[in-house]
Amino acid sequence: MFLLDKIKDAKIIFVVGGPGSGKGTQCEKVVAKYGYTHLSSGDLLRAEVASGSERGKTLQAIMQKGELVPLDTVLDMIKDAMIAKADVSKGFLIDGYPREVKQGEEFEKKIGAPSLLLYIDAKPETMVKRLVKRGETSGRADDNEETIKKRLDLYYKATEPVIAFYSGRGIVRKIDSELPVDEVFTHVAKAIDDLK
Ligand SMILES: Nc1ncnc2c1ncn2[C@@H]1O[C@H](COP(=O)(O)OP(=O)(O)O)[C@@H](O)[C@H]1O
Ligand SMILES: Nc1ncnc2c1ncn2[C@H]1C[C@H](O)[C@@H](COP(=O)(O)OP(=O)(O)O)O1
Ligand SMILES: [Mg+2]
Repeated sequence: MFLLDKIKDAKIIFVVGGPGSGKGTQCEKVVAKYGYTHLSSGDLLRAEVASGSERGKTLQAIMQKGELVPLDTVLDMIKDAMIAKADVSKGFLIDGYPREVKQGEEFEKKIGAPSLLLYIDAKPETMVKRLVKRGETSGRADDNEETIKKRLDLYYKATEPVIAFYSGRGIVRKIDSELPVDEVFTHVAKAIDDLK
């Protein structure tokens, strides 16, 4: 069996939401409860930056400005990471991807279709507040007020259309991420349970 055929048996969940909306926080809890594989595009890119490679240096410059890295780079990283887990994973949480409709289309051509899109929704004021706070300890080059504003703008411009695109398919579950973490998770878990 080809590796990509194995991935076809696993559930694919896109986790989409603005910067600081709580995607990573909820994904961690899904991993703990369901044992799904969590792949954050941002984490994969930051790992490449941390490796000190030439490619990492180019990526770092883009991310520091709050811009999107080239589609092929991030899709290849996600695909490789999925293949590495294909044997053991019954489900994949794809966190931070797609960031634009084109990314979703390419993912489906190369990997497969999502069964669910978790739309982690918080108000812009809430996201800014959380990111400024996260910036006190995250060490992330993009958790500063100037870059946060650019990331938010780009989210509304490029990423929100992704939600409309998948709404047409009936796979979007909107999650109110203004609530306390555990309450948000109750709704996330319900969306996943409804998949079965
Ligand atoms: N429901 C919530 N209520 C309060 N704070 C939250 C909530 N969800 C996440 N946070 C905090 O907000 C910040 C951003 O969350 P994170 O999961 O890193 O977001 P994302 O991955 O979407 O950028 C973190 O510091 C996290 O602890
Ligand atoms: N799917 C994707 N396409 C292009 N660039 C991406 C990407 N996912 C992440 N990046 C780059 C640009 C983002 O500003 C940066 C950080 O991403 P992230 O960790 O998902 O941040 P956040 O969820 O806090 O916005 O990495
Ligand atoms: Mg994150």
